Amino acid sequence: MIAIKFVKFHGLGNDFVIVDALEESGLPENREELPGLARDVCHRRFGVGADGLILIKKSDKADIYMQIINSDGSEPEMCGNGIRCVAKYVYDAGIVPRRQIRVETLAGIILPEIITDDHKAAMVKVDMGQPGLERSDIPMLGPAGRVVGEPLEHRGEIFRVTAVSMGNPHCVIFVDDVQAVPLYQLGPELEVHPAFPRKANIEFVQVLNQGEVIMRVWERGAGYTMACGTGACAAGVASCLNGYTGRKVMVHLQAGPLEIEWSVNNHVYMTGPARKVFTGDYPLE
Ligand SMILES: N[C@H](CCC[C@H](N)C(=O)O)C(=O)O
Repeated sequence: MIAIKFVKFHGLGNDFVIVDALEESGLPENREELPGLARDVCHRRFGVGADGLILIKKSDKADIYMQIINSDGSEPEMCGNGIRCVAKYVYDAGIVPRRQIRVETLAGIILPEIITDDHKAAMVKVDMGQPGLERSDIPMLGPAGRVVGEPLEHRGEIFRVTAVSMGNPHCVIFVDDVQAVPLYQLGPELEVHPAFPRKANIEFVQVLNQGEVIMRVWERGAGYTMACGTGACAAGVASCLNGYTGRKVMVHLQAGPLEIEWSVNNHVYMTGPARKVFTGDYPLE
């Protein structure tokens, strides 16, 4: 029986099955089979259970290539919580013998750095690159320019949205009380709003003060998750763009905060935890 060795990680409860595909891993040769494998592995009852499947592969441009597949089988450009977990994995495994790691992704070369580390958990700071703020960057339909507090009509209701790309599309909506948002109704509806030709991650954000916000998220291709790293970056950038906070924002999620800084060099830095949970073998029929 062929089995795939995996390591289970999470970043503030956003959890991933990570497969080291640098050597023989039992993964299907045919890339077309990966979406189905991701759906099976990520299934909370019939599989291991995760928000996404992450494959670590060879890169000729960086230390490694990170391929992320959402639990619905779709392949996004980037994953912030996931890249912190990948950094910890490759550092612990000695695959990359230094704390500054270069990771090739569909969103470009992303730079995580291990800040502190013990055998189960690490704090990782990631240079997430520059945010995309033009409609064409998101992508989002409508006239050229930025989307900052713009009206978006949905079922007769007008939402004021701010759109940010972190390689993947984010739609940030500021609310008075995140707990009062009907996330399981609005999330899936706005995820597939026609204004977003490649769908969107939907973040609801409540501003606490000039340096802190609370975020709840409905992720494209994964649905409700406890945290979203690229989403927290988008929330930090959007909070600053709207004048609600400065450039440094503590984004509070259910299991803890992510520190976001949209630096004056236009790069977004995200600092947060990566925790190893267990290892296992996933049998292929
Ligand atoms: N669902 C996201 C990818 C995972 C992002 C999230 N888990 C993160 O930590 O950034 C998308 O389709 O764009």
